[in-house]
Amino acid sequence: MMTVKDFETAARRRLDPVHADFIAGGAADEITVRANEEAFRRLRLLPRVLRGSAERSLDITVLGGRARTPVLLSPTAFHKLCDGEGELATARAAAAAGAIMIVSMASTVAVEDIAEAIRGSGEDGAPAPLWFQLYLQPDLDFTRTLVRRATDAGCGALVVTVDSPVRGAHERDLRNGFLDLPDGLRCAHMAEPGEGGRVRQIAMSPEISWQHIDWLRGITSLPILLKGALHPEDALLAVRHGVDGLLLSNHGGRQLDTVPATIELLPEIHAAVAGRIPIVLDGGVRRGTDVVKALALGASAVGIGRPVMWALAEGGEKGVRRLLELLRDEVDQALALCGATGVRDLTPDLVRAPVWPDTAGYAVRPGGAVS
Ligand SMILES: Cc1cc2nc3c(=O)[nH]c(=O)nc-3n(C[C@H](O)[C@H](O)[C@H](O)COP(=O)(O)O)c2cc1C
Ligand SMILES: CC(C)CC(=O)C(=O)O
Repeated sequence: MMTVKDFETAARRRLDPVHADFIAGGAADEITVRANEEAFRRLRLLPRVLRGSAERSLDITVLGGRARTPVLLSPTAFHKLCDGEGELATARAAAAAGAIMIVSMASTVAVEDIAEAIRGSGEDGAPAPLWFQLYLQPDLDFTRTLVRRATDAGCGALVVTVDSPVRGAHERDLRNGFLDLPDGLRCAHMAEPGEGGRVRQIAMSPEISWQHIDWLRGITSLPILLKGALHPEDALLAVRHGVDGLLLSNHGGRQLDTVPATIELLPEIHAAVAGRIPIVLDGGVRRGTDVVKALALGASAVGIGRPVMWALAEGGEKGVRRLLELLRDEVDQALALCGATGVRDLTPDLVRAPVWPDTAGYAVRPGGAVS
C-alpha cells in the first residue's frame, strides 16, 4: 500500500459491494464528491528554496489538543462494516500515529470502550486526543447524556454536525437497498442499556437552530467545533455564539450536492473568522500535498474520512497504521520540498489558484482562492 488510492482499490475488492458504495458514495449526482478532490488537484504549490531543515516538525496543537500529525480522523459511521474490531482498531492506529480521532455518534463501538482501548498507549503515555461527534437530537435529555458520556470518557472536544437537517440523497444506498445495518451491528451510542435493548434512530432534525448551540454551550465546558457550516456569515455567527472552532466540511459531498469544494471555501472562511477560532478542513484530502495546501491556506489541521474506512477494510488496525504513516511521509516530503521546517512555515503565497473561469491558466499573484 503506497498511496491512498491503493487502499481504495484494495477495499473495493474486499468489501461487500453494497458497503463499498455506502462508503464511496455521496449525494445525488456526486458533483461535490468529485469537486473536493478535483479542487485540490487544480491548486499548484510554489515552493521556496534554500531555507529548509534536516528535521521537520509535523506537530500541531488545536483546541488544546496536541497531535503528532496535522491529519486527523474525521468522524465516520459504522467501522464494523470494514473490520470486526471496528472503531477499536481505528483508535489504536490513530493513537500509535499520535493522530486525533473524532468518534462518530454513529460508531459501532461505544466511546467508553474506544477510550479504554487506547488508554496509556501513546509514546509518552498519553495518546492524541479523542473528540466526539454529535448530531444534536431533539430529545435534549438524551443529547445531554451523550455529552456526559463523551466527557466522562475523556473526549477533548465536541464536534457538532450541522449540515444534516435532513439526510442527503444517497442514491447508491437507495438503489442497493442499504437502509439498515446488517444483523449483529448497531450504533453503540443509540442503544438503550442492557442486552437486546431498543436502538434509537439518529434523528436528523430541521428544527435544530443556533439556540441549540447556545444550549450546548451552556451545558458543557468542552470546546465545541461546528462541522458543516460553509457560508461565511455562518462562520461569523459561530464565533458570536461562542463556538471554539470550525470543521470546514461538506460531509464529503454526502449532504447537499453541488456545494463548493471545501478547499475553495477555505480562504473566504479564513478571512471571515480572522484567526479568532481555528479551522480544520476535510473533504477530498488524498495526498500529502493536499494537506500542505490546506494548511498553507489557513487550516490548523485536516481530516480524512473515506481513506480511513478503506484502510480499515484493507488491513484492519495495521491498514490504518500504514495509511497514517504514508500520509505522514508524504506531508513530510512536501514540507521539505517547499523549503519548510514544519507546518508553521506554510503560508498562502506557496499556493497558486487557477484564474476563474479560465482554469487553463494559473495566476501569478499570491495565495488567492478561486473567486
Ligand atoms: C462512510 C462515511 C460515514 C460518515 N459518517 C459521518 C458521521 O457519522 N458523522 C459526520 O459528521 N460525518 C460523517 N461522514 C463525513 C466525514 O466526517 C467527512 O466529513 C468526510 O468523509 C470527508 O471527506 P472524505 O471522505 O473525502 O475525506 C461520513 C463520511 C463517510 C464517507
Ligand atoms: C449514520 C449516518 C448519519 C452517518 C453519516 O453521517 C453519513 O453516512 O454520512
